[in-house]
Amino acid sequence: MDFDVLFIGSGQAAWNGAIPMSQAGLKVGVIEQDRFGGVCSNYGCNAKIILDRPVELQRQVQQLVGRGFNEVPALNWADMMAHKHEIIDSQSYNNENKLVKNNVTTIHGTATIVDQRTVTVGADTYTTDKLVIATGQHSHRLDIPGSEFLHDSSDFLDLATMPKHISFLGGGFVALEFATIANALGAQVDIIVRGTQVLKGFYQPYVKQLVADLSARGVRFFYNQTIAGVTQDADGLVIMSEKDLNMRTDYVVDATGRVATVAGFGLETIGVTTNQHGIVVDEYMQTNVPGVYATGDVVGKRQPKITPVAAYESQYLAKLLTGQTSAPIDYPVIPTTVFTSPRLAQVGVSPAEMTPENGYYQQKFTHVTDWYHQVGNQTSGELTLVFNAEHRLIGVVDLSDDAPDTINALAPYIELGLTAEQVERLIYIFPSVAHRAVTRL
Ligand SMILES: Cc1cc2nc3c(=O)[nH]c(=O)nc-3n(C[C@H](O)[C@H](O)[C@H](O)COP(=O)(O)OP(=O)(O)OC[C@H]3O[C@@H](n4cnc5c(N)ncnc54)[C@H](O)[C@@H]3O)c2cc1C
Ligand SMILES: NC(=O)c1ccc[n+]([C@@H]2O[C@H](COP(=O)([O-])OP(=O)(O)OC[C@H]3O[C@@H](n4cnc5c(N)ncnc54)[C@H](O)[C@@H]3O)[C@@H](O)[C@H]2O)c1
Repeated sequence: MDFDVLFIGSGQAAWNGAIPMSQAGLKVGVIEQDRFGGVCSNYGCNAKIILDRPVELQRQVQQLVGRGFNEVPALNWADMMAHKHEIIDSQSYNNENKLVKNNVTTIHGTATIVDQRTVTVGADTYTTDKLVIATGQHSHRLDIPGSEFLHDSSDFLDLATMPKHISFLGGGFVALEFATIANALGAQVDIIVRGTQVLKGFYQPYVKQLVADLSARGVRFFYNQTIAGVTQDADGLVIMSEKDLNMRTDYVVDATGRVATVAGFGLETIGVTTNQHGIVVDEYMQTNVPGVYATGDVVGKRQPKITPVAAYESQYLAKLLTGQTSAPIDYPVIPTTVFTSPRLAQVGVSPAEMTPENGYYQQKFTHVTDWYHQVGNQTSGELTLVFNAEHRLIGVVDLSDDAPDTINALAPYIELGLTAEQVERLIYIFPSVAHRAVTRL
């Protein structure tokens, strides 16, 4: 055998496991057809957060005009994009180098599975004892007339100039985060959704506040619009819905989700079972084909398709395949955030899940009157804590500039179920987001 473990894909779902496996003495290979490090590193989280940073800061300065700042600094997209390239362009090399330094064999090209122990890349054939499918997801593309005029998240994250008018189809993470960025850069922004809600997985009363905030800044929301097609003429693009929408725009981002990359590289040949969300795995991340595993975004489970989950699954697999555990995977509570301004973040049980039967109760705090949020003159936002009948914290949702830090501070209380004695042992820096968050308990 060439390898003990061979990964197809080099993203978070691969390298987080590949490195510890190799460090434990296994012969490990990673095949990548694009840039090493996958979507998060090259086309997702990292690029997005670099472009978002000036937007986030501008918003914070805006809130302090007349309270220390005289004016709001203008954003310069060309410089922001240059900064993105400065950081991201070397990521693929760095990611591959990290694998190489840890004795992981890196292979460039598209993998094709021949059988459950054999993979080809071009003219080369590799054999392996265990195969891990970590091929992630790719952008969904609406099947409509004019789909050739649609762009995806990677295109947006590489825009040389910000269009004057930009329209997002879909109301999920990508649409709301990128709309926030484009709006701050002065574009006219539309969010066009099929249903009646955006950010469906998030606590809707807070989503409504977020939508009101974006609307007040000029973002237009169009609901109940199923897109019929997009046409192009000399003046630009026109989006038409099956109902009454007929909108002229300059740039359209199809943000209608991402689909698991499961086709065209031999999964069918070996009979791996998939569902509508991706590859079906058991509680050991193994597919129905013995010795073939899957991790990360490509997995057909309900867990959020985000980087920390991909990393967690990959690290679990490393422990399993190096004999450090024989237990099934056990997911902790998983926080999620949408990086809008303000941020919306949540973890654990949502206030929407409270019923008289389960005895859950909530405590709400408005940030508008809270001294800590007044430091930055945050003009909106709320925090809700959810407790169970035994007064244990089981859920948090926060809408504020600091929401991810609030959630990071409180998630351990939910996951570890800390006792009063343990909590008393913890001292947090004062003043800080974490300190403010835990004093709410
Ligand atoms: C715009 C955007 C923003 C995001 N922002 C965040 C965020 O802020 N926070 C967060 O937690 N998550 C975020 N995510 C999600 C995060 O990027 C993913 O959850 C994460 O990248 C999943 O890692 P993965 O390793 O499972 O898959 P990927 O990173 O998609 O890696 C899969 C790799 O497999 C390769 N591949 C596929 N098929 C083959 C083949 N046959 N042969 C060889 N190679 C192959 C692909 O080229 C790819 O590099 C974002 C995603 C997007 C699109
Ligand atoms: N902050 C983060 O953690 C972050 C940021 C960006 C992306 N991501 C990851 O990337 C994934 C993709 O993000 P996304 O925003 O593209 O997807 P999403 O699943 O969050 O949202 C997709 C949107 O498109 C709509 N939609 C789906 N099919 C449609 C159709 N046929 N016609 C019209 N509308 C349709 C959905 O109702 C939803 O509003 C996310 O699920 C998440 O896993 C995470």
